[in-house]
Amino acid sequence: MAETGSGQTPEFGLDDADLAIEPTVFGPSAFAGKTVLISGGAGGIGRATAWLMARCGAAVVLTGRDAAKLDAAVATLRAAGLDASAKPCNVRDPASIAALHDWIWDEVGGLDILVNSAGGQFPQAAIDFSVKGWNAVIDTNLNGTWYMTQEAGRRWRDAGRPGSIVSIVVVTRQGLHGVAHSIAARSGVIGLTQALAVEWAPLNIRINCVAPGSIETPGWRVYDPSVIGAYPRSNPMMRTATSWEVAEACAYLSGDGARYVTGEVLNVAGGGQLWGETWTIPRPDYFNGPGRTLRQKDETP
Ligand SMILES: CCC/C=C/C(=O)SCCNC(=O)CCNC(=O)[C@H](O)C(C)(C)COP(=O)([O-])OP(=O)([O-])OC[C@H]1O[C@@H](n2cnc3c(N)ncnc32)[C@H](O)[C@@H]1OP(=O)([O-])[O-]
Ligand SMILES: NC(=O)C1=CN([C@@H]2O[C@H](COP(=O)(O)OP(=O)(O)OC[C@H]3O[C@@H](n4cnc5c(N)ncnc54)[C@H](OP(=O)(O)O)[C@@H]3O)[C@@H](O)[C@H]2O)C=CC1
Repeated sequence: MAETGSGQTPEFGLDDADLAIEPTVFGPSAFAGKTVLISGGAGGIGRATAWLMARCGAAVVLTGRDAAKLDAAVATLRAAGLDASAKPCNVRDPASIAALHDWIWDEVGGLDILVNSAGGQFPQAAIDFSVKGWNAVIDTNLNGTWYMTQEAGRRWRDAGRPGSIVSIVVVTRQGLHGVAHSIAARSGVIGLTQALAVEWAPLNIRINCVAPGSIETPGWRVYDPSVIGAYPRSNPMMRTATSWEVAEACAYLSGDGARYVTGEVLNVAGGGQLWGETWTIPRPDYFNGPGRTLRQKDETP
């Protein structure tokens, strides 16, 4: 594996050298003339989405909190001849989002697509969540996604331009355990997306979600190796996936191929939304037991 734009080989997932050559179903001008803003753009899924859309002709704008990480990612994209730029922003901070959009509309020439990939959580049994920890996850994933979405929507409305938004969430209804704060936040994003799909249809703004399953990215650093080892068995395809496989879903939903699609959640989870389980904390012994028949129901498990 080659060096990444950050100058390091990631512990998990594809690096920039991989992303430069991964094959794609999209043509080289599928996003020509489009400007795409990607939050979390120097992270795993965001970075793959940036490479894919830039390779398909887009001008990509990356954002995130870490300026050095963003600059390094942009340098690698530009070295491959692609149109990339970056400006740091904290999605929890509406003022920094407004400044980012001022810059995009004044200096870059406007926006066509927003991909909300900034996000994350820490694994912990919900009963132990601190107020600060809960608020950090809700603020990043629910409030941050909303602030970014609202700012993009207002700018498109004011400019009389159409827009398209894809928000990365998680599979909320089956089998992802130990991140209840994130399930709550992402369920909020899904509800928001469905509400906005209707409210913003008159503005010619489409909005959808992508729900990834087990995707190998640097974000996995917060999980213990003992739980990561089980991730290939978290879905009926019995494998983990790459950030590129999520990027292609983002490209489909945000692009013209999905022009009649809004308010949807596309699971990119190998069927994990139907079968399998993903523990981000050690699986409690309770679930390793044999269970009880009706005859045994009064016995302790
Ligand atoms: C396949 C599996 C599914 C994968 C899904 C993915 O999404 S993978 C990829 C996704 N990528 C990621 O998930 C990226 C990695 N995740 C993160 O960066 C953070 O979880 C974040 C999203 C909350 C950022 O919040 P932040 O910038 O504010 O960071 P901060 O460090 O300052 O924490 C604030 C507070 O949260 C609390 N707290 C934090 N950690 C723990 C813990 N381990 N234990 C307990 N509590 C914890 C604590 O209260 C802390 O404050 P304190 O007590 O220290 O004063
Ligand atoms: N990988 C997986 O298996 C799965 C991932 N997901 C979700 O996909 C999304 C992308 O995750 P992934 O690429 O794997 O993880 P990464 O941790 O690699 O990327 C997340 C990026 O979000 C940015 N970010 C975090 N907080 C903020 C903030 N407050 N403001 C701006 N940027 C922020 C970080 O950049 P910086 O530190 O520079 O701010 C980071 O680069 C996340 O929402 C994640 O939860 C969902 C299901 C599975």
